[in-house]
Amino acid sequence: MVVVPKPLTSVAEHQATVSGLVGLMPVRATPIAECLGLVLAEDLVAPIPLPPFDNSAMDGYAVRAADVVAVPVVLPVAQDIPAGKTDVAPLEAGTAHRIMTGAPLPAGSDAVVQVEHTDGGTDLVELRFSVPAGTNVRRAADDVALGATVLRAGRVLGPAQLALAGALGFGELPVRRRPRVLVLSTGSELVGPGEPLLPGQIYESNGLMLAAGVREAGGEAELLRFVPDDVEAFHAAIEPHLADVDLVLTSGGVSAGAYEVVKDAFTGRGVEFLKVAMQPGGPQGAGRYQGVAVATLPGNPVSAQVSFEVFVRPALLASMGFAVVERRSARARISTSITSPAGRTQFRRGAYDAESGEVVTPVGGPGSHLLSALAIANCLIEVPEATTELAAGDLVTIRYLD
Ligand SMILES: Nc1nc2c(c(=O)[nH]1)N[C@H]1C(S)=C(S)[C@@H](COP(=O)(O)OP(=O)(O)OC[C@H]3O[C@@H](n4cnc5c(N)ncnc54)[C@H](O)[C@@H]3O)O[C@H]1N2
Ligand code: MOO
Repeated sequence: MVVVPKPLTSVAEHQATVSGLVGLMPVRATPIAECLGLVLAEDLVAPIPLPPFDNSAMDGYAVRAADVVAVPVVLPVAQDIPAGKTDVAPLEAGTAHRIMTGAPLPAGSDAVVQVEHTDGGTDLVELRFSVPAGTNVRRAADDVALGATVLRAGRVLGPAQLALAGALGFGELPVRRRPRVLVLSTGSELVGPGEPLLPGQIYESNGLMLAAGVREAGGEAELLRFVPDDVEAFHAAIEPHLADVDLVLTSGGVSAGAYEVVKDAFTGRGVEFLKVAMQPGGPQGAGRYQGVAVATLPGNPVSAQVSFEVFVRPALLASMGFAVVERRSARARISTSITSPAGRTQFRRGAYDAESGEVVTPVGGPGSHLLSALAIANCLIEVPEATTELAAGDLVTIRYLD
């Protein structure tokens, strides 16, 4: 019998598959303190102007500019106006009100003399400098007009955007919620920290890495690190979580071995297993199990992390409404020659320093078990499918990992 190998799936095609499976998260009115890093789902319209009222830009004395033309001049201090005072009496001609930064300007005043330009008096004050009308006054709405669109849908909410929304009085914001991801590790060889390492065993690391990657991308991760290598036990472990998650993300157990629990548990149940034209990260799986999106990543640690970067991270970001889902990239000159398998996009780990002449240096070899090289790399070097050799000095695309 002649076995005709299935053609490899392109990186772009599998990216589209995983993103399509995860889809878009629903929009929720979310407490503003929980919105950092999320994407605004609707335009934000100002329900009040900013500042909401005319107020003082300085600690000093609210006056009529016309009363301080000839200086020095002594005026009675008729009122004290700390910030937050809500019942401010109008200013009578020929008087001053002591006023603090941010406090409402009394009706009738049109300027503030800063305290340093006075004797600081509390009953009477000597004003030593004249001020034109408008001096040290922050006018209502000079920042934001009532009804203005201050942030557009699609804007990522950072500290400044949250401050603006908070200043406008919003308690909740419409954002797409964080995707919830169940991260699973399988493998009889895996043990936890603190346990003795018997011959043939290794400490579990992929689950930690992938859960951290999910959280770094803005998602929520639930981590099951030691799911048994047994189909029934695997189903029993994930069953209670399926109603609460948007994606089941596994690593390991998908290649050609005799004990491939992930493959066995999902085959014929909505998940397709395939080979993608990339290295590392060739063996992939994707589909829906009981209605929930599933992405199965290969078990070698570097393969799992590169697969996460290329397929899962963009899908999670897209699901939250990010317009830009790719990492920053740059062109760089590679410092040494490397080879790459024909017909596969190779992602090598690199150290890139833009300040030292835009040179990228491969760290570690191509082996997908080389976790220490991954841990010190700051980028992936992307070698296109058609390229099998690069000479020192050749231009390559790098994708930042931070
Ligand atoms: N005959 C073939 N063998 C392999 C092929 C192939 O095409 N034919 N593909 C190779 C490639 S490429 C990869 S990648 C791996 C993928 O294998 P699996 O996804 O089935 O992963 P495992 O066999 O379960 O594990 C691979 C490797 O990674 C370690 N591992 C797994 N999970 C964890 C974890 N949670 N923490 C730390 N390390 C983990 C595991 O111990 C193995 O060393 O298959 C190749 N083989
Ligand atoms: O594709 Mo495997 O993911 O090279 O190590």
